[in-house]
Amino acid sequence: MKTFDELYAELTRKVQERPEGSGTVAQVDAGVHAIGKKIVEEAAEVWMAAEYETKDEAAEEISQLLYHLQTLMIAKDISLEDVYRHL
Ligand SMILES: N=c1c2ncn([C@@H]3O[C@H](COP(=O)(O)OP(=O)(O)OP(=O)(O)O)[C@@H](O)[C@H]3O)c2ncn1[C@@H]1O[C@H](COP(=O)(O)O)[C@@H](O)[C@H]1O
Repeated sequence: MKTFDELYAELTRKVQERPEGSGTVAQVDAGVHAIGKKIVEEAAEVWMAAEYETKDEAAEEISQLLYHLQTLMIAKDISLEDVYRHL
C-alpha cells in the first residue's frame, strides 16, 4: 500500500533513472497528448465503475486515474505543492 505522495516520489525517481521496462517512462515519453487521452479514458472507467461495479472495482479505477494524473504532472513538471496550493 502506498500514498499519493509516495507514488509521486516513486514515479519521479523512475522518470529520472529510466529503468528498463518502466511503463511510466513510456507514458511520460509518449507526451501530454497521449497521457491526456489516457486520463479521459480512465475517468470514464471511474464513472462506469461507480455506476455499475463494486466499491472495490471503483476504487481500483480511481487508483488508475490518480496514477495517470501523476504521469501528466511529471510530464508537465507540476509538483505536488503546485496542486495542493489550490486545494
Ligand atoms: N499504479 C500504477 C498504475 N495504475 C495504472 N497503471 C497503468 O495503467 C494501465 C491500466 O489501464 P487499463 O485498465 O486501461 O488497462 P489497459 O487498457 O490494458 O492498459 P494499456 O493497454 O492502455 O496499457 C495499466 O496497464 C498500467 O500500464 C499503472 N502503472 C503503474 N503503476 C505503479 O507505478 C509504479 C511504477 O510503475 P512502472 O513505471 O511500470 O515501473 C509502480 O509502483 C506501479 O504499481
